[in-house]
Amino acid sequence: MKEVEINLGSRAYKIIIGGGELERAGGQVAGLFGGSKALLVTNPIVGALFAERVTASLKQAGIEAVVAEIPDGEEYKTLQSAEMLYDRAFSAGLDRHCPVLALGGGVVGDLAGFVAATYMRGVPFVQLPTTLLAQVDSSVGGKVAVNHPRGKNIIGAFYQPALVLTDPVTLHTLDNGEILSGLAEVIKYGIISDSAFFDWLEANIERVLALESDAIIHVIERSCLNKARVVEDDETEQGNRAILNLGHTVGHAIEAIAGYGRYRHGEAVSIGTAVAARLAVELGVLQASEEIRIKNLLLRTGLPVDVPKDLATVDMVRSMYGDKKNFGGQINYVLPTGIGKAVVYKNMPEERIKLALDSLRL
Ligand SMILES: NC(=O)c1ccc[n+]([C@@H]2O[C@H](COP(=O)([O-])OP(=O)(O)OC[C@H]3O[C@@H](n4cnc5c(N)ncnc54)[C@H](O)[C@@H]3O)[C@@H](O)[C@H]2O)c1
Ligand SMILES: O=C(O)C(=O)C[C@@H](O)[C@H](O)[C@H](O)COP(=O)(O)O
Ligand SMILES: [Zn+2]
Repeated sequence: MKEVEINLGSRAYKIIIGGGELERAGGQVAGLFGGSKALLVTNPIVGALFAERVTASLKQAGIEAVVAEIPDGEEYKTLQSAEMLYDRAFSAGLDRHCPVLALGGGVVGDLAGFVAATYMRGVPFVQLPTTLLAQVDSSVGGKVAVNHPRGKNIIGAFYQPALVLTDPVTLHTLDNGEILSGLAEVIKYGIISDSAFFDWLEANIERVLALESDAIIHVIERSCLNKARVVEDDETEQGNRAILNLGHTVGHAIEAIAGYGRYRHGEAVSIGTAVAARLAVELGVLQASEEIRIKNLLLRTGLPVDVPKDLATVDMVRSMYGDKKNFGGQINYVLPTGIGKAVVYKNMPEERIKLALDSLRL
């Protein structure tokens, strides 16, 4: 079992990583909050696989689980789904001491976290992430949100969980495409802040893809440590936290204009990372050899690096103007400046983005 601490003063919490954590959820939750009821948010796929072991553990600890399933898919990370969850919580008589538990991937985690942040002005929140992406990224750091048709995560909050229980055993039922999607965020940490981890990924990516237990646990722990250090310094993204957004300016534009659910989040981020590396070389802040290393690792992992032909450059750039990193109508852009280093480049000229997008068309 591994533990990563997120040091955020009164909002500090632990990420506990180990086989069997779902079965131990009841004891952990009871120890933190007391209370007799909890809202367990999941979806039909994850619920069928894992809800029973969580509800049984809660029951043993004297907590009744009120299970609420939202339909599966990014297209359900909406205010309408949140409203359904508020209804369920209210009808079940949940008060502001009853925790919300998110059992699933990033969609369930972001949505359940948004509900936890807003139901009765905030109730305790616990993440039980079951995808690689959620275990290495979305369950950590407190960004919770729902999508708007015109932009990803446009309606949201910063709301930290009180605990993250990560069971890597859950990854064995996950589709391979979802593993790759999570690896896009993993590679991101190597690029933005951890060159030794990037080197390790280059040497061990086959072991990771084969889900070798020690390699996967290393990936989860090292990713969480990297994210924790960035979030501790800048919890609400006033500055450097934005480096966690490498690849997301283009990634979010792809997700929004293709229609939520057509591209997995990590696939879109991978394409966005390739575009960011291209732009960085064009601007002279990244060496061409480093761009090649970044692209090669993404390709060896099995991730896409080409901009889809059917998504028009003009539509993508229009969507980027709605990005949350922007200021005063100007596009701020995360660029890698080496392996293990990144900056937020202010006021990126639109023409440069268009050229980079067009040079990476399929
Ligand atoms: N809050 C953050 O900091 C943050 C960070 C990164 C991504 N995100 C968000 O996370 C979302 C993407 O999350 P995701 O990649 O986990 O996608 P997801 O939640 O849609 O899960 C992917 C698929 O895997 C299924 N699934 C989940 N666990 C499973 C398991 N153990 N076995 C079998 N199937 C399982 C789900 O039902 C779904 O079909 C996006 O909305 C993205 O914006 C948020
Ligand atoms: O935690 C962060 O900060 C991130 O940027 C992590 C991203 O991987 C994640 O996709 C996040 O939800 C994007 O945030 P947004 O502010 O661009 O919506
Ligand atoms: Zn992301």
